[in-house]
Amino acid sequence: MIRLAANLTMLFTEHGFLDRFAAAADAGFRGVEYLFPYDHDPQVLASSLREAGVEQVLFNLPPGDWEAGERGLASLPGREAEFRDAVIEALRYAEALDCPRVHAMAGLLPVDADAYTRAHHQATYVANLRFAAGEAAKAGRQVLIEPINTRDMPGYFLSRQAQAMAVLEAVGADNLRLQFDLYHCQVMEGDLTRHLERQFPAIGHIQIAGVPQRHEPDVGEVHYPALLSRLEALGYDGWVGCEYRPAAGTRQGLGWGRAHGLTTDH
Ligand SMILES: O=C(O)C(=O)[C@H](O)CO
Ligand SMILES: [Mg+2]
Repeated sequence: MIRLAANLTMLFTEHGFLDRFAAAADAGFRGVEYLFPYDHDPQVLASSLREAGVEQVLFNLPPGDWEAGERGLASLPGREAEFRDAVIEALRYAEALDCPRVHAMAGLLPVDADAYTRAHHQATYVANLRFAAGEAAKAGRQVLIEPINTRDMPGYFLSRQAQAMAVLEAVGADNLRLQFDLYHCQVMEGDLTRHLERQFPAIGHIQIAGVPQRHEPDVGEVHYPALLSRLEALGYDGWVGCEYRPAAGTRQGLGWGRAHGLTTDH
C-alpha cells in the first residue's frame, strides 16, 4: 500500500505552519515531512504530530545560510565542524519527533569549479556522510542523500542518480540511503521506471511532483499511477512525500490521491 506524506513546506500553506498538521490529517495524510523544523521547539512540533495523529517521516539537516542561498553543507570543504553540529542538531530533533530519517543536503559547487575543486567536494562529502551515518546509526536512524535537478538548483553538488549511487557505495553505510525524488530524476534524466527498479534496494524515501511545473502529480508529463503501482509491485513499504506546489488550493488539488486515501472535500 502506498503511504503518502504531506510536505508541509509546500502544501497547506493556506494555514499557519502549526495548523498544517491537522489540515493534512483531515485530508487523509498519515505522515508529514517538511524542510526544516528548527524555527520551532521540538516539543511543540511533537505535540502537533500527536494531536493530529500523523507521523514525522522526514526533514532536512540545517542547510547553512538558506536565506543567503546556501543549499546544504555536506560537500563543502572547510565547513566540516558546522556540518557535524548540524548532524547532532538534526538527530536531537529526530529523537523528539520520532523521525526515522533525515536528509543531508549536499551544498553548491562554486560556479567555476575545476576538477580539483570537484574532487575536494567529493572527498569532503564522503567523509561527512560517513560521520553522519555513524551518528545516526547510534540512534537507529537513516541519513538520506537526494539528487536535485540543476535547473531548480543551479550548482547543486548532487544532481544525477549514478553519482548518488557511487556516493552510497563509497560511504558503504547500511543506513545511508537514497532520497529518490522522481520530479528531479525526470527533469535531469527521465527513464523513471528503470531508475526506480535499478535503485530500489538503495531507496530510503520517495518524493513526487508533476513535471515540469512541480504542481500536483497529475499535472504534467509523468504518469504517476504507473510508477506508484510499480513501486507497490516492488514491495516498497516506505513513504511517498508529496513535495509539490498546488496549482490552485491544496485540498482542491488532492483528487489525484483519492486512490491512496486522500480527500478533496472540506
Ligand atoms: O528540493 C527537494 O526536492 C528536496 O527534497 C530538498 O530536501 C529541499 O530542497
Ligand atoms: Mg525532494
